[in-house]
Amino acid sequence: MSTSLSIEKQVAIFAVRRACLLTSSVFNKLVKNETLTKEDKSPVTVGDYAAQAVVNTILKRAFPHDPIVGEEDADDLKRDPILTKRVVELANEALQSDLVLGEMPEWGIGPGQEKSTEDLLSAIDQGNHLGGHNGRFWTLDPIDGTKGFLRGGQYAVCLALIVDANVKLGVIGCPNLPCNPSDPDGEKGCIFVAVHGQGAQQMSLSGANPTPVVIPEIPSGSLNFLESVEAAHSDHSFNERVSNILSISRTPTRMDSQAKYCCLARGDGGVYLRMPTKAGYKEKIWDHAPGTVLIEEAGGTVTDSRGLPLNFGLGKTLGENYGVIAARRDIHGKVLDAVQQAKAIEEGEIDQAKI
Ligand SMILES: Nc1ncnc2c1ncn2[C@@H]1O[C@H](COP(=O)(O)O)[C@@H](O)[C@H]1OP(=O)(O)O
Ligand SMILES: [Mg+2]
Ligand SMILES: [Mg+2]
Ligand SMILES: [Mg+2]
Repeated sequence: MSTSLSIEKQVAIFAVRRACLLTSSVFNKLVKNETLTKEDKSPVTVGDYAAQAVVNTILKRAFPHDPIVGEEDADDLKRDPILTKRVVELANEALQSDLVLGEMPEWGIGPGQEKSTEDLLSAIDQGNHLGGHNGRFWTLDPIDGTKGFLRGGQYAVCLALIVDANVKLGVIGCPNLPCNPSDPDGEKGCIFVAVHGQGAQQMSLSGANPTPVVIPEIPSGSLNFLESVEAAHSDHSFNERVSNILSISRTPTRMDSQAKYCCLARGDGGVYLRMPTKAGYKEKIWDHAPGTVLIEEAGGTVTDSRGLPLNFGLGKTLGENYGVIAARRDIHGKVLDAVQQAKAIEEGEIDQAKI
């Protein structure tokens, strides 16, 4: 591993880019029976499986010794020969498209690199690492925000490299996100990249125009919350209470996926707040690792509601769920205080009338 992670960064960008092109093209062709429902009732589409097959194929060729913690496995898919055939078609199409400058055929990509069904199912299952505190591994969410993807909204292809529980590199591809927030109808599709200690960048899906990303100062009157569309994923009424404590009057921006972290990183919204809606759900490392390094490198802080950093060394999950708060470094403390005050009110420790 080079200390600058320049090779890892390039490979991760190319892998995420190919997966983004795949998911954008599959969306337009997706038909209803190309989606399965997982045991936890969440949806998974041929796009999720094919994107995981593509990214894992590239990672395993470029870094054969690196384990991968991926969201999906191929168990349900293997029981459905029609969906399997579709995933193989989609993954091969994405892997075999022409090489762009910097891509290497040794990564298993480019014309003529057709993979068998067995190769691709096994590539999906190579995301079976369990994570943990020691060593180096990748974590992948091939489509983060599958519900957003299905409704034509925001979703993201998310990849991170974790070394000894620290997130060293994060790449988030957002095929539906406008490149320029002040031109929402303009070009869509951008990739956000952050390397620990080296800053953050945004570039177009083609890799063009890489520009540094730094969270701008936002006057407190103009702050707003970035929150999930799904009311089951984060507690909207809690966010409203925190907004009131902070005298935030702007309505929250609701958006699926880690695109929220990307918007926060470029100042397109001021606070990411995700508090659990019910006991029992544990946040997954692939849902927060790329977003965390992006925010930290763009000048922000990410903690749970106790003010502690997220722990990426516990396995596939972040452990007991204390929520997630992300904001620019200088306002994070203020938001954390407001969250703790709102929690205390909720728990009945403070009489609301006294504050
Ligand atoms: N009860 C829940 N609480 C928090 N996050 C959840 C919950 N159920 C699913 N998720 C995850 O939230 C992520 C999307 O978040 P957002 O609401 O910010 O778009 C998905 O990765 C989804 O996981 P999954 O992929 O397993 O469905
Ligand atoms: Mg996800
Ligand atoms: Mg997913
Ligand atoms: Mg999912």
